[in-house]
Amino acid sequence: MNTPMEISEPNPTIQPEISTDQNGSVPLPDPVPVPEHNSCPKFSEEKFLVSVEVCLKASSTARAEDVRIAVERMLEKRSMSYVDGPIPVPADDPFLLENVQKICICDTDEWVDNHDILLFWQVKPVVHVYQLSEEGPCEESTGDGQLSSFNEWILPAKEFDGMWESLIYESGLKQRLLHYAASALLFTDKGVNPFLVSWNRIVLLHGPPGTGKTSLCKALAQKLSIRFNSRYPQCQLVEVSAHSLFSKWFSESGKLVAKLFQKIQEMVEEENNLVFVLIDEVESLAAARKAALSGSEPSDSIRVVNALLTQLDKLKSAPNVIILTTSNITAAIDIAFVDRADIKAYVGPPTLQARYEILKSCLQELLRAGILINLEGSDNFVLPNYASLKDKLHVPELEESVSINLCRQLLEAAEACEGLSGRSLRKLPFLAHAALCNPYGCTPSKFLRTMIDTANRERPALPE
Ligand SMILES: Nc1ncnc2c1ncn2[C@@H]1O[C@H](COP(=O)(O)OP(=O)(O)OP(=O)(O)O)[C@@H](O)[C@H]1O
Repeated sequence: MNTPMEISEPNPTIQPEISTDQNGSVPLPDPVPVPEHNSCPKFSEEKFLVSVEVCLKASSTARAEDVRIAVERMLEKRSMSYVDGPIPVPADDPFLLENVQKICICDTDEWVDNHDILLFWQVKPVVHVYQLSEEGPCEESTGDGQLSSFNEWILPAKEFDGMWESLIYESGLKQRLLHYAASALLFTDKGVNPFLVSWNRIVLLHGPPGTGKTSLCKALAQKLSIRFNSRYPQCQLVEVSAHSLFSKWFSESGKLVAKLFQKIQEMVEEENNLVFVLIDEVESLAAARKAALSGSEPSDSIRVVNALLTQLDKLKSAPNVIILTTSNITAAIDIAFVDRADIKAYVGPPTLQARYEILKSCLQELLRAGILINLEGSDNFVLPNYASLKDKLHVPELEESVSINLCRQLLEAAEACEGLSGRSLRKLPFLAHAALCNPYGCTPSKFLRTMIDTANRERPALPE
């Protein structure tokens, strides 16, 4: 059995097994994270490869290649700095205006410190063109009124648009996951001999409830479907609820597993198809096995768990599958399934910095939607991020602006939310709004005061 790689920050239960450099930091792979257009990363020593994602309009029928060339040309003409976020579609380019919904620069933060910016001459943009699928989930029902056993999406899906950006973690967790999955796909695609170099395509995210594990799996699948779309023009995500596989009628469960994997196998046989299988709450497999052993469940259940594990082992050998799993169990995870996972990451509750950034994004969204009224009058009012707070908060009191006062309040709110999960944090602004005496035309400052009160009041019992 391979030794799993722990790619999260150290946590009390599982020690990282990845090597560190002399400074004790985890070395990142060489700066070649993004596949080139032929899905093969190209080393560029002088320049940083920066991903530029271009989303086509739903109505567009333009060839992705033509759009890519047009965007590359547009970027070449501009002497711009590269920071994460959208850039406007040029008004003087009718072709791009007609076909492109948005252009987004991604992941520059992994190359620069928070205060630096990348200038155009330091960057080689890697343009990825994609169109969102609007089909929605295709639910597979069991036909007898029970829970469906799986959902299926065509990726990249409209539902998952913006999910990656909305998930905020410190210490580059998202980037490391993306690098590992991208490397695994590249090794497979290049036919690296697994007996000589061993790797795997099973990812396990574990941690307390509401920390965004399921969302992170879906967002990762979406990202990879965009980054690898020239190698894999079709991409699907199959979400399996481990719970629903263990139906009351265990004799049915065996059939469900067989049906599910037959379907996945068919998808995988198409070599241009990239398939993600997401299994939530894998610990329920262990629970079913344990219950069967103690005699409190029919022994059928152990057969179902074993069938599932066998099927997963079979699937593992297919080059175009990535298996994503989540578990809420943070302590000793010792189920047979987990041993199979190669990439394990602990996803914990948000730290102060992440809480600040999550609440900041909530506040910005309420300002954008006009729920809060910005007294500074600017349409593009942007609050500073956590990293630049230190400098901002040290200005003399006389020079203090409305935005600096807001930062202080936001920081206070983030401190008041210690111990809350990301899910609870994203609910807090709604609860605060409902608690306002006058919910119309509230200022951000008044809103933040209410949010701090709400956090203090609700913290012990905030629903997950
Ligand atoms: N770190 C985070 N940054 C931003 N949003 C977050 C974060 N963590 C959780 N959320 C929010 O919480 C929601 C719920 O997360 P999700 O269901 O993926 O968590 P989970 O860990 O899988 O929970 P569970 O284990 O209970 O199923 C997300 O859609 C997101 O809005």
